[in-house]
Amino acid sequence: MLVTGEFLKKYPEVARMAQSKGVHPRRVAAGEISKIWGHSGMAHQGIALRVGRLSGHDGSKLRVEDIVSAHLSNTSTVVLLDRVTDINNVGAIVRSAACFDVDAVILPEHHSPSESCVITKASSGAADIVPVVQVGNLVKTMEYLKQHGYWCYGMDAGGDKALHEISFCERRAIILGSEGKGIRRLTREHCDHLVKIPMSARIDSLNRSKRLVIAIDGPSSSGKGTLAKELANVLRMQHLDTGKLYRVFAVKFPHKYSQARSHEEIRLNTEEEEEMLAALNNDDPGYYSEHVGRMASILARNSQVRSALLPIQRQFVLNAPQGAVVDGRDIASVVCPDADVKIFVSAYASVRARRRFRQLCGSNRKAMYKTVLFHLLHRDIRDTCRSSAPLVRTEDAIYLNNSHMQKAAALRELVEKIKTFL
Ligand SMILES: Nc1ncnc2c1ncn2[C@@H]1O[C@H](COP(=O)(O)OP(=O)(O)O)[C@@H](O)[C@H]1O
Ligand SMILES: Nc1ccn([C@@H]2O[C@H](COP(=O)(O)OP(=O)(O)O)[C@@H](O)[C@H]2O)c(=O)n1
Repeated sequence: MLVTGEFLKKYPEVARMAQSKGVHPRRVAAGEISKIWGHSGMAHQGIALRVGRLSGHDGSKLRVEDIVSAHLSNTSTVVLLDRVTDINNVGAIVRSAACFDVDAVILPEHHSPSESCVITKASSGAADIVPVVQVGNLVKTMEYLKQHGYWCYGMDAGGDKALHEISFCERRAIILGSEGKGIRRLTREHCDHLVKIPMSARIDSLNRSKRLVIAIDGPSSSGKGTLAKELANVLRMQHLDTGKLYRVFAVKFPHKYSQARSHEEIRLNTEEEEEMLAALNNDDPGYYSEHVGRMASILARNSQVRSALLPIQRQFVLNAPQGAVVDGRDIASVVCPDADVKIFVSAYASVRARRRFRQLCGSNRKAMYKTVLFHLLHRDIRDTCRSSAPLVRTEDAIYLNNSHMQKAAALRELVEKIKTFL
């Protein structure tokens, strides 16, 4: 067992359990675990364990014939991937296949990631549940499947039937195409049906499994939270409002902040972290008050507070199966520096103050425009001038000044830009 120091610090009980079973964890740097995958971009959680073969995996290569003969008299679903090259996409498809009781995922030997620990990792272990079978020729495999009673359904944006109009036969092969090009011509010609998934008019090509991380930063009341929530909705991803996390911390753990002011390290145990994550779904208006916002903005200057909240944010992103839209101040620069898409949302201070003023009036809180503007400018100064993770616009971020845009127009513009990353 290889573990990183950070993992050991966070989960000492795992080391104790391993030792009680005669396994002695060896402490290594995170990079050493990355090397095992042979894939530098692969995220891991700081632990790797060498295991024997799972029962039922005898080491010989599975063949399509084995899958077909194991399901001769039953309903059967197999998924064929036509040159899906991104390992994370293959992993996500195998994971979904495990949820939908698929009998096998079949991919061509060439032009696909080879089955290895990388697929197992990318599928979060689902490759141990659903057999991944490699074949020499996909079209011949489709012909073989047809001879054994399977109907072939190709998923294609230009398909003649919508998914809900199809009544699937009991034995079916679902064919998914590659990331950019879709299903190849010959494969398409061998499908019995081409099926499309109708999309929302707002986004007409949703990549079925590409996991995306979208980082959105911007000053107070620029509209980043509104855009982040809408984007997550349109792209069916999870949304993390990191400002809310700072607000929750300010409400729940003010005593820890006093400790941090004397430069003591802040520790949050697993229960406290879970309490914070649960509060993210709590819409109690108390969290959104100006007073709590101000407290959050003051304690967010403290580097101990930021260090304590950083792993919670990163873990949230790691755990989001379809990826996440994360909004805040230091997302592109600190929390997710490797995000696939980085966005910086801004608007003039007077516009932002007017928006916040309207928001406060709408929620029946007493507000004066001048006071709102005053607090907002102070918040801008605290956010941009603090030494720890200040608000910055990174060079690779898409810039959107939405001062003169309605919410829907701003969203449409971002969706258009993001489409190029899908
Ligand atoms: N383009 C826009 N036009 C008008 N009002 C907006 C726009 N974008 C956001 N708002 C409103 O401004 C307020 C602050 O937006 P919010 O998304 O919470 O900002 P942030 O997350 O950047 O602090 C909300 O009441 C929101 O409905
Ligand atoms: N990633 C983040 C998110 C919020 N914050 C701070 O936390 C405060 C509350 O976040 P918010 O997004 O709810 O606040 P406002 O948009 O109301 O300013 C902000 O004023 C920031 O100072 C931060 O420092 N870093």
